[in-house]
Amino acid sequence: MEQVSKKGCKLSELEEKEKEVTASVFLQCAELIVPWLTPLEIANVSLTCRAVYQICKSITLRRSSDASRAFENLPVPFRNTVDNRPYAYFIYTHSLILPVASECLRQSWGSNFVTMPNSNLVGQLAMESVNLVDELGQSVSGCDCENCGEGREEDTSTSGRCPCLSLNALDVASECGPSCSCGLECGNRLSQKKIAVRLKIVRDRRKGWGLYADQLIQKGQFVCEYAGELLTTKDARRRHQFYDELASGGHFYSALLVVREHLPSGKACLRINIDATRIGNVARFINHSCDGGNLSTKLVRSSGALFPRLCFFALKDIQEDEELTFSYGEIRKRPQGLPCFCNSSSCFGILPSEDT
Ligand SMILES: C[S@@+](CC[C@H](N)C(=O)[O-])C[C@H]1O[C@@H](n2cnc3c(N)ncnc32)[C@H](O)[C@@H]1O
Repeated sequence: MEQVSKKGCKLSELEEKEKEVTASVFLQCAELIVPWLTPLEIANVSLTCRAVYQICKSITLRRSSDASRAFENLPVPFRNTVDNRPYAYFIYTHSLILPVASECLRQSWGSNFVTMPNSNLVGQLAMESVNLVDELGQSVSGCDCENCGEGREEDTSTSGRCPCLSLNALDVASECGPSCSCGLECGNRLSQKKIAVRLKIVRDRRKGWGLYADQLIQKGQFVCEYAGELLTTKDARRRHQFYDELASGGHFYSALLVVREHLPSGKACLRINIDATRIGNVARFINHSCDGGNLSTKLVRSSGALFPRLCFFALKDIQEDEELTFSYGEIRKRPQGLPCFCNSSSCFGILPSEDT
C-alpha cells in the first residue's frame, strides 16, 4: 500500500521528484567542473553516465572550436583530418608570465559560461608589476602625448612624434607601454592588441599541430606574440633536458624558445627563455622551416616594461591555408636531433638544436 505524505503527495512521487532534483544539481555541477579538467580526466569522468558523457562531448567540441578560449577576438579552431585527436591541451595566456607552480595549473576551457582566461594565472599579475622605475620610484620612459601612432612609417623626423616611436631600432621595436598615459586603444600598441587575423591549427601526421593562415595575411602585418612562461636560464636548461627525454619517447612537442637580444655594447646579450609548452598562446603551434619560413620575428619593447616581447610579422603576403613557419635557428649541435619535415628545398633533415 502506498504511503501518503503530510501534503498529500504519494511517497514514491516525492522520491522521484527528489531524484530528478538531485540529478539536475549533479549535472549543473558537472557543467561547472568538467571545463577545469585535463583531457585524461575528462576521458575518465565521461564514463560515469550517459548525461556526463554528453557534457564531456560538448566541452570537447567547444575546446576544439577555439584554442584561444574566446580570449582572442577571433576563434582559432583545431582542424584534424589525420587522426582522432580533437585538440592539444595547454593553458592559455596572451602575454609573458612568470612561471606558475604545477599545482596552480588549472584553467576553465570549453565552458558554456564566459570566463576570464587569465583570471586564475597567478604569474600574470607578478609579471605586469615588473616595470622600470627611476630613483624616485616613478615609471620611466613613458609618453604623455596624444595620437601616439601617427607618422609610424612615413615621418622620419622626430619632432612631434611620440617619444616611444623614436626609440625604434633595427632589431628591437618600441611601443607605448605601462608607463605611458595612453591606453590599449593607442595606435602605437599594435602587438599588445588581440590577434586580428584569422588563424587555424591543423594537424600533420609527422609534425604534429601547426599554425595556418585562415585568410590572406598581408606582408608586414602583425600576426601574434610568442607568449608563455618567462624562465631563468637554469630552469630553462632543466626543462629542456626533461622535454628532450619526453620527445625521445615520441608524441611530445616542446615549445621552449631561447631568444637573445644583443646589447648596444656588442659584448653581451640579454637572454630570454620563453616556455609555451604548458602555458602559451597560438604561437606555440608555429613549426620550423629550414628556408626561414614566411614569418619574421621582432623583439618589441613596451616603454617602461623590463622585458621585450617576441612578435611575429608576415614576411610576405601569406595566402589562406598556408602554414605559418619561421626558422628555429641555424645551429644543429646534435647530429641525432629530431627529424625535420619542413619539406622545403633547403631542408637539413634535422631540426635546429643548441646547448641551452
Ligand atoms: C613549438 S612546437 C610546434 C608545434 C608542435 N608541432 C605541436 O604539435 O605542438 C615545436 C615542436 O614541433 C615539432 N616540429 C616543429 N617543426 C617541425 C618540423 N619542421 N619538422 C618536424 N617536427 C617539427 C618538433 O617536435 C618541435 O620540437
